[in-house]
Amino acid sequence: MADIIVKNAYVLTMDPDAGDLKNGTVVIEDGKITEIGEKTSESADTVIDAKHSVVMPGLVNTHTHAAMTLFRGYADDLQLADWLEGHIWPAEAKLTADDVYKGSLLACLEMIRSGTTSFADMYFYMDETAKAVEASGLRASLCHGLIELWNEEKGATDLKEGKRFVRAWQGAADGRIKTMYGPHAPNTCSEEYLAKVREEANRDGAGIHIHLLETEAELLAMKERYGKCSVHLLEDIGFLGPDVLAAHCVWLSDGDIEILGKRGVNVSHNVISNMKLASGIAPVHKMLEKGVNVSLGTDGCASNNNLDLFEEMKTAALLHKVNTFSPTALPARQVLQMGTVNGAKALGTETGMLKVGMKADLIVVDMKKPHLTPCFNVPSHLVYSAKGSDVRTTIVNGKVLMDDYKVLVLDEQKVMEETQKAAEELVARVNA
Ligand SMILES: CSC[C@H]1O[C@@H](n2cnc3c(O)ncnc32)[C@H](O)[C@@H]1O
Ligand SMILES: [Zn+2]
Repeated sequence: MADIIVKNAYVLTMDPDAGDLKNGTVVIEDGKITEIGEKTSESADTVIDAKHSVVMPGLVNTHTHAAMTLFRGYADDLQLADWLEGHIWPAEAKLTADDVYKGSLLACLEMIRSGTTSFADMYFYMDETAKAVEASGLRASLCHGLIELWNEEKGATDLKEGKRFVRAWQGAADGRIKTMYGPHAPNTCSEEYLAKVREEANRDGAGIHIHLLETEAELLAMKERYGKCSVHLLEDIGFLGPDVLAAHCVWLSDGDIEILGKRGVNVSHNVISNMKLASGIAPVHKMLEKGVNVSLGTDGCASNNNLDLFEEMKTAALLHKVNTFSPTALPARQVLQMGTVNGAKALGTETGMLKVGMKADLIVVDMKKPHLTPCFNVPSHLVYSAKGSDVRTTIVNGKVLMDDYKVLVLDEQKVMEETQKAAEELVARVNA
């Protein structure tokens, strides 16, 4: 007997070797997909009737700072340097571990509701984010953020904590948690420090998550300091590889794109954050042309201001069409691939596709809505018309986290009330 059967669904597999099923069934056992077909002879403990719905792989958010839900709407309409150094960092200096737990739990709740089944996160007090992931049932790749700022003592303390975190949580929560190293950016960490982080990551077999060429200011600062841009610096110290997840990558030259492609670096495109902070437009079409694995991220809620990857997919598709004057740029299926398959590749998880043997991370999207009627083309609807709030069921590792719009794993009211209170108290401490 299987654990879960999802039946009567449009099955969007995202598997390049298999097509979609207009009316199909997905069978789940022991956390994995065991069968996909038109019908099944299996029976199951839980049967989900997905009539008028699409079942698809869960979305993968490859760059966020979950606890920053606490700063949703806190410092809007500012340039990155002013936003970060003038507002966010002073507020983060007053954060407590408990704040990070509450902010992260709220983020998990928002992600479950909007169809994200795994995410990559870099922040402080990461034990708390890991505990929130454990409690919520989501999957995540987590790292403690390392901001050396040319202060040797701070760098060493951060790296020690980063290493402790990597070793403490690798494979935790039934394998749903992976750990990485998280040097903040090439303009906030020295060349020597970045080389040291690379060494430690090699020693632990862990990947590296870093912000990379997000702003023109970073590019200019790097050229002035080193006479070369961030990508060339990282290439020269042997930092780049397929275990690197680079967020943003807005200010890339064609030569940088060649290097990222050659080294198999994974790029998280955070289109809404880049637009809101006016950082620029990442050359996504060029990266895809050169075979770079580009996925999607929201960044934190202080620069987005939500964690809805459906919004991210639509915005990415639209921005790159207008930017290239080509309505055929980033078509719906390619954007869906960035949100699922490419994200899973970036995090190194056996997810992102509905395929027998893959981990059962999937979502059911309700298509019986006014804004989704009529429906001629399911992938187009998912990218251009659907919203995170159309997700009715979320399953991770074969466990139902939300069933027909009811979140089963968290007390939703309590999470919202407690985070609201924590955020108010935090802001009061900042303003005191
Ligand atoms: C080292 S922990 C993460 C650190 O990064 C800050 N942050 C959030 N969003 C961005 C962004 O878009 N660019 C650079 N840094 C960002 C966050 O506030 C933490 O301090
Ligand atoms: Zn970020």
